[in-house]
Amino acid sequence: MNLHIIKIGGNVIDNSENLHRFLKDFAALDGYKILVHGGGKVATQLATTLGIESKLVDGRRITDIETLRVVTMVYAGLINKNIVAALQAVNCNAIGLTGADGNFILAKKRPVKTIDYGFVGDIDDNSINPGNLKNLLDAGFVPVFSALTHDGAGQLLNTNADTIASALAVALAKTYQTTLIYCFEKKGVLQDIDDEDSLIREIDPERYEELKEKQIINGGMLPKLDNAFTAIACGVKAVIIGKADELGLLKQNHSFGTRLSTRI
Ligand SMILES: Nc1ncnc2c1ncn2[C@@H]1O[C@H](COP(=O)(O)OP(=O)(O)OP(=O)(O)O)[C@@H](O)[C@H]1O
Repeated sequence: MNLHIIKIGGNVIDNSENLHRFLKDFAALDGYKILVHGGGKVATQLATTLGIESKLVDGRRITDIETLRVVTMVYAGLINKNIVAALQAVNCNAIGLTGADGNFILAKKRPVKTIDYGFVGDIDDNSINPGNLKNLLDAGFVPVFSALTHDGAGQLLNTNADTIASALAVALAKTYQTTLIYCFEKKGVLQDIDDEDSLIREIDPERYEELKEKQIINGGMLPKLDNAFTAIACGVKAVIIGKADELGLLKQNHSFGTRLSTRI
């Protein structure tokens, strides 16, 4: 059985028209599917309104207890429930979850080294508890995960959504023909970040090294590709990085986004 695990980036969530178009295409995909989302920008906006300063180091949010309250409200509440309601409106039986629900994703609070990230969770090979997740999929539900996990001792943890998506894909690849898709606002990995016509259709590890060296890819794209190559090495059938707006191409069997391959 095919399983699509799709992560949507913050810029997609921010644009209501794009989000709804994406959700319609997501709902139309055949087979089992899981959606993963973050929502950093909305969290920053709410934090500002509440007079809480947002601190980011290398794109990662420092999550003190007040910030954890904000991301819980925004990720697991506002964004997750709006996505679930929008999916229900297009006949997709979505169920909104954090990693704490059903004990699906256990994480460890990141240890303090040079930086104290606060209530940030790291996931490892044993974090995903796939048993009940399979039951949920078999029962016809479409899980929608926000970027929150728990430590098993009562503590919620803010956890990177890209990493959650790849960990879910790896854990479920043993059971399903799993495709992991990172959807964001661009057509995929671009040779020139300002030119949507410069899409790179396929990247193997050798090309990845070259693109890093030439600084053609940087920022958030680097951990995304690291996660993607890990997923492929661990048995995930395919990883695609593409534009949320174009997800419909996949259903029509058209070429979509950048595909990662292990071919050298
Ligand atoms: N060569 C490249 N092609 C496309 N995007 C690139 C490239 N190099 C760097 N990027 C950056 O990577 C970003 C996408 O990754 P990033 O994780 O930051 O965002 P996201 O997937 O929208 O996730 P989130 O909002 O959850 O953090 C793009 O917005 C773009 O600025």
